[in-house]
Amino acid sequence: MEQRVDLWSEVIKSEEEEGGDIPKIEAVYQRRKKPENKSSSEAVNLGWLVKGTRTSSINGLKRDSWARSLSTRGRESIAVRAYANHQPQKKPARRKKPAIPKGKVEKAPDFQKEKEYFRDIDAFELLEESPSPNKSSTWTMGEQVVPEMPHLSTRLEKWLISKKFNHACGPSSTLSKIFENSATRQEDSICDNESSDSCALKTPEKSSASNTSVFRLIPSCDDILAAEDVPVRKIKMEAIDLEDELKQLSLTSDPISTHLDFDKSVLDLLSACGQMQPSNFIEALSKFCEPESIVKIGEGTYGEAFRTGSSVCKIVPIDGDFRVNGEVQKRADELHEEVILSWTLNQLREFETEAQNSCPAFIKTQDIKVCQGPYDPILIKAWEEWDDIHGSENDHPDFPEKQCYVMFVLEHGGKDLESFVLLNFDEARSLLVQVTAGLAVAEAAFEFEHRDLHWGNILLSRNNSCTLPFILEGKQISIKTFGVQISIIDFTLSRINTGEKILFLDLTSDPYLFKGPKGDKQAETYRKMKAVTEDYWEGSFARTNVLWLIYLVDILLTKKSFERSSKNERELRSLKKRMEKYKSAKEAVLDPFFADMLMDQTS
Ligand SMILES: Nc1ncnc2c1ncn2[C@@H]1O[C@H](COP(=O)(O)OP(=O)(O)OP(=O)(O)O)[C@@H](O)[C@H]1O
Repeated sequence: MEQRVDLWSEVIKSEEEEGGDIPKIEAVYQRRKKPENKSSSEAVNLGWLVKGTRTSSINGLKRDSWARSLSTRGRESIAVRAYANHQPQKKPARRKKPAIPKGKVEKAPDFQKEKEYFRDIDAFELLEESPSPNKSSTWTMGEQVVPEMPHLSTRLEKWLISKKFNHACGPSSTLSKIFENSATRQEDSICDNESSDSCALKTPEKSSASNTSVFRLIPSCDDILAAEDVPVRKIKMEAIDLEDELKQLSLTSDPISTHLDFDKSVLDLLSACGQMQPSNFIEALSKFCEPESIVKIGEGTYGEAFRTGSSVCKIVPIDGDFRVNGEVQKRADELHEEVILSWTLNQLREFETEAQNSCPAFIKTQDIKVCQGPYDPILIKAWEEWDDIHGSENDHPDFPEKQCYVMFVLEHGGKDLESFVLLNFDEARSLLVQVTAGLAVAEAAFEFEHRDLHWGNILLSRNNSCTLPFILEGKQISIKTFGVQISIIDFTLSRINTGEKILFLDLTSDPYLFKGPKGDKQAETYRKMKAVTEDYWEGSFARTNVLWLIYLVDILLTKKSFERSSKNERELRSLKKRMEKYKSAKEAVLDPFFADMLMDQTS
């Protein structure tokens, strides 16, 4: 073992001399034209519920709802380019070599040392100690399936193991270069062999992953996209968490699974989360707080929400073949889309100088991880304590060894509108203006429609802020908060155009959603959405956002009590009336009701 560590010291020393770094992942993708043609899409079978309107399931478990029993639904996506144009796609151009920055001389890489090292280290039979793949398989990245590169993952694992013994060492850029080099040899053939569709289907997350040094196994096709004359947006992703990977590659314990155990959809999901394999639950959670301090704070049909320090971890079991809370578990590919959606919305929080659309209205996603294993006893304890006080509607979390989950690490957004106590009319109108402006910004940026903005999906918290910055189509605005800040959560039903894909949930085959009680504001809103979209859920209908704004005004008038005058109530009622004619949140935000809460910063 000593000898191996020494060998690695040599490799790393040579890297240090070269001054290598793991580059930060920065994916680039582009916005394209709005789709023109209708496209039929297949509904995928999955049961679901809406918070506050819970369903009695086939299993007859704890949840109930207005009439919603298990029904079919599935998240859908359409590649924007393919959607807009059904013509056969042109072959993508070959990936060009990036220009060498001025003032820098490109050195021809010399991997002789590393090659010798790998020859040596192979002789050490390290395979027996490391969880390396031992059969041929495929390695996937994004939509593409890349034949496994000989010895590559073995080497990566060896490298990670070596890192484990050399904590002080920096990242191996040389090793990364070997991977990139190997990948480059495959790039041309991949880009040649794949239709341009596969590039068009590349998601922001996938492209970000393809930009990491460790994951750079296939071409990102960024060059091809960048060549087109359309605005470019960027998604920043965290680099692959090497510490996590090291923990997974323990020499003393058997890892739960290697990537060979997973199908493509899970590998895509892992890739979007910057992982090579699922994390251990408690290790992932302990990054955010002392595990003993974890407290459950809420639950949905699919997710259990725990407070972990200043963050909230929403844990969603996936891909299991048994029901949870009476529902079929979500599939990895569905969650993959929610991951993309979350990261896409996160971009709105970037207030760069050239930003055209920004706002803090959507909950900040801090991290997303795939985990595996049964619920940790600490989580079970937190779950049971919450159950004792609130009486959970969910099943006790008993999961098998192989169970996978997606863990969304979110900013703590406060309490939902249902339970938040609004003090006065100013707080109520600040809530309205923030939601309206937030939706307007997301509409402008991504044709976003939330489609499920009931009072459980708007969180509120109090802080000392007076105003919040928004940018709508290049215009900088300050919005009065009266000390209350909102965060919109739960994008399960949302529709978004990421610029490469349209992500939406096809509600056509979910008849029960539209069968809620007559007169119930939430149920009526789903029915109004159906009328507006005519069941063409992939289409862009910003009016659905206005329907939820009208619902929100109704809720404030009928379900929330706060200090208000009859003049205030009249103002709310006339706002509601005027909203009937708006086609989008972008139009609604110009309503005179909001005028004195929006301060134009550009004039
Ligand atoms: N970022 C957050 N900050 C504070 N609380 C949160 C946060 N995210 C979720 N919660 C709490 O957890 C609950 C469940 O979250 P969420 O609605 O996202 O789950 P879900 O399973 O998607 O729900 P649904 O049943 O609507 O599909 C919320 O109602 C809220 O109380």
